Amino acid sequence: MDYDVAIVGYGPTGMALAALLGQRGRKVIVLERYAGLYNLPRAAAFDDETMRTFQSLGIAEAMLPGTNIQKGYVWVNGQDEVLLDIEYDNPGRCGWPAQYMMYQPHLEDVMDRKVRGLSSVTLRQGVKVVGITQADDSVTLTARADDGSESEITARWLVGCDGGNGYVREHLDGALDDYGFFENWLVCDFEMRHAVPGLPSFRQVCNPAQPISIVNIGPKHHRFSFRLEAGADRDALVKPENVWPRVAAFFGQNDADLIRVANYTFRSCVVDHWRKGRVLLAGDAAHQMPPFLAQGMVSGIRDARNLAWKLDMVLSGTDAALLDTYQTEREPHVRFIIEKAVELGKVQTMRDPEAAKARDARMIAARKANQKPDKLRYPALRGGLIANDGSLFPQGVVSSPSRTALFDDIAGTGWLIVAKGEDALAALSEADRADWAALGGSEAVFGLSSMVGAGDLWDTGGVYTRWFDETGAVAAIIRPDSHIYGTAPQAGDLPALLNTLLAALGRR
Ligand SMILES: O=C(O)/C=C/c1cccc(O)c1
Repeated sequence: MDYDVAIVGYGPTGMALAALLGQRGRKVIVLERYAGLYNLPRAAAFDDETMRTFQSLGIAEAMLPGTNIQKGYVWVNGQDEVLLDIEYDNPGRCGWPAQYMMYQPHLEDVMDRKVRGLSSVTLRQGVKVVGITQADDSVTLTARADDGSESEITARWLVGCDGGNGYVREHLDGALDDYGFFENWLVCDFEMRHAVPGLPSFRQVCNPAQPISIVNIGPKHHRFSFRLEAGADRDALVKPENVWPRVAAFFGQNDADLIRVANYTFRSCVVDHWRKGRVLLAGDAAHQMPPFLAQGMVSGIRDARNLAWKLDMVLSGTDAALLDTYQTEREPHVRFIIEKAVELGKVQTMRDPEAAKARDARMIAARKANQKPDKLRYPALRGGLIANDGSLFPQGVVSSPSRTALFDDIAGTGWLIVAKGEDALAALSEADRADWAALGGSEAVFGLSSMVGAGDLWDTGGVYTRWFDETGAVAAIIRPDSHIYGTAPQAGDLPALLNTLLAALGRR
């Protein structure tokens, strides 16, 4: 066997998966058909959950020079009246600002450096996968190099992160559930020569005559996207001389360089099966969504985070059925986001002037009445390897005897029991503790309501006092991807919760 895992595709999903597996010491090969990194922006933003994944890889700080914190989310109408103005949380649930606007080549550079620094990961760029055959205990890929030479690579598992038109999705031959939301947009990216006064960092211009999205994409770049009519002359529209007049109200050629113009069709679809035998799909290979919530890239990184520890456990001997929990957990989450993004996109890009007028009147009246829109919360994971919770365990600032830092940096990101005082662990037997240790589990014990039996962790930022109060739990089991497997309302409930987990993992 050459490798534990072969990854096809070296975009953000493939990079994240390679880094997460490589960090666990897994022998990984990544095959990418392009010879170098793409080097042009595609995604515009990422969220605090993604930053937490970068934190687990030790690359969160390195991302910052390519980002700007996004303070809010704003819609205006054709008359520049504000329809919607939402402030993003800072910090968000994962301990970082809720949204970062980013320059994707910077993000990919940082991830690429991380991957190249991992001795168990091999990266082969400029090779195309042209064959996949599965056996009972392995999968063999045929890779064709630029010079036409072919080689065979054998791995225990293969993950296709090669996008919506990639070879691996085609090989799996799944049916596509298409939401039927196709839109054509002209996406224009600029490198700014200097700061331009009055240039909004973020605006969705809901003008029925011409919907526009204005998005800062990192410290030196800006994106303008224009919704196109069905019969638009695409060849003419992408010509720079036709792009500049579109942004003339904001800046001109002395202020910025046009670095990319793409005619892009937003798609919204989900593949029906994400695993066939030893082959899995992740990122755009499994699902595609329009950009209205900026969740496309981050959904792929969520896939990688969900899959990495499961592959790691299966490679260590856990039953491969664990990998079926991947789609069970991720698909409803992704569908929720796709459906929200489509719904939002339809309202934002209304073309009927009368319907748009009614929308504006409704939204302006709501603002005047001080009715704030509900903050969008993504759903907890359900089914799969979840007992009774599935939401993301929050991250805040905590203190140990030796330092004050974000929770994951102190408690780690393996299997974890979080407890409100030592008493919450009192019902665990010696056998429970031994089986938990054999799983690689550890404990984080707070002293919140009592100093008697307090652990060595203090809730410096106040996040966990609130969390224990709100959930009514005294303990919780947290998975390696920071999702809550389950909570125990009483100390006496913890052994049963642990038993359910260990049984599900075939350890009891
Ligand atoms: O490109 C778009 O249309 C939207 C991007 C977007 C949406 C929400 C938050 C962001 O930071 C970017």
